[in-house]
Amino acid sequence: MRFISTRGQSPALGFSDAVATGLAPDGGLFLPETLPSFANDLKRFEKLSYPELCFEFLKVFATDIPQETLRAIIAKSYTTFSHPDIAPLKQLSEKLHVLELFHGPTLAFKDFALQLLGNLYEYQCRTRGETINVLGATSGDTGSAAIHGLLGKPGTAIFILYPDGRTSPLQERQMACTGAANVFALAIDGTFDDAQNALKDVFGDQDFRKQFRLSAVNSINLARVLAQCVYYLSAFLRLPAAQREEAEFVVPTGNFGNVLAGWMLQKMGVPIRGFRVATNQNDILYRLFTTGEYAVSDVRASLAPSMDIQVASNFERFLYFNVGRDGAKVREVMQTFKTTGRYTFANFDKDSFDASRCTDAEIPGIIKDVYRKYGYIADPHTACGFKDIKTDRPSVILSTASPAKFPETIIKAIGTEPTHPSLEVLKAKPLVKHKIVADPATIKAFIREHAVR
Ligand SMILES: Cc1ncc(COP(=O)(O)O)c(C=O)c1O
Ligand SMILES: N[C@@H](CCOP(=O)(O)O)C(=O)O
Repeated sequence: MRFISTRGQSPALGFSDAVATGLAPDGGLFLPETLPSFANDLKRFEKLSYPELCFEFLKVFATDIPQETLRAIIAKSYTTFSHPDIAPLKQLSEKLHVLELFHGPTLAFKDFALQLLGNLYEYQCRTRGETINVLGATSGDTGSAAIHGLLGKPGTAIFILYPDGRTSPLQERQMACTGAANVFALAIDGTFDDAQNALKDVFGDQDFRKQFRLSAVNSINLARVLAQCVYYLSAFLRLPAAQREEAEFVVPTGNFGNVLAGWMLQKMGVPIRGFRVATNQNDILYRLFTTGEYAVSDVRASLAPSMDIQVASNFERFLYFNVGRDGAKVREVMQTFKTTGRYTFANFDKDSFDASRCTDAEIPGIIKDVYRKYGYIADPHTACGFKDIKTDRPSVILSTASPAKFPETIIKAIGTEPTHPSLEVLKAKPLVKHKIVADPATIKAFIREHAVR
């Protein structure tokens, strides 16, 4: 299968090249040239284990990787998960389900794609005899998951930009206490949006990119989105048959990568009823889906820090489908948005989407309520999904992180400290971070000095 850019000005690439490239050279995001349909495969998929399901799904896209190699890469990627179901679906009441996505090594949903991406990079380094330098931006979870996907992988170095003081302390420790020589935690003054902007500028320098074989671990990388489709498919197949086509998937949302994966799966013939985009107080996507206006405002630090994002990268992929797959129109909208900070949409696929927003004032109360009603501890991001939950129709709330990553908020809400052994170990380790200005020239200079060659 070939992959094309949303901006229509880069040549189509095969899977491995699109993954290695990350952001398309024209600044767009890669998407499959055509979306396959899985509508007739669902019965066959029902009995598969998570890794087998992932293989059956990804083999349709990763056609340039020998199938047995792909199968082995996938199997290896999910051995690091601590739950036998990998993505367990827990039923809290007759119609309310939670899809737990935090049983990977860094206790957040990012592990699903980033364990796999780390192993894909390793495979590429080995087969192409090349090194790879990875650059990412994080509001907390992508950074740690990407680092743990690449930890100890020869031929790789990883540079992660994050907003200093705006992640949870344990998220920072997951990035900055690895002791690994190929890991660089780069703390910037500013927000996640500042980090993501600087990152896109660095990727915009084609010569630099080529020279250092720079690749992306954020959900601008198409492998991230495709790997994330699989847990929607798994949850859909595990729902009681009578609820499957009725259930709404409720997705705590920031950069729009998670919910986009579910929506793309729906476009590939899996009859998911719809999605709720659940934002925190950084509510640009809530405003978009309720008013049609996409208008940026300031990023405000919140109790759900990984969702402290305004400009959502993956919105561009959604846009592409909504403007008739017209790269010129995507360029026009993105340019208008870049220069004015807003764009008003006349029409787009609002039918599949509902939206909710949850303020900091509400999060502790929701955690307390959910605990009282269901005995379930939701992390602050997942708590945003529990806002406005409808009990008259089936819902699947995506639980995107372990509460143990955010003990301060959980203690405040229910008086209990959630812990996890992997996080306890980190508390005694030395923290190594590099303070850096979030401007492209400084970041490039840092990479030049520390890159693997
Ligand atoms: C715990 C958690 N929940 C939700 C999100 C939002 O996901 P997305 O950015 O894919 O919308 C993130 C970060 O992306 C996260 O780390
Ligand atoms: N919430 C994310 C922000 C980056 O999103 P990504 O899905 O594009 O990597 C984080 O935790 O870093």
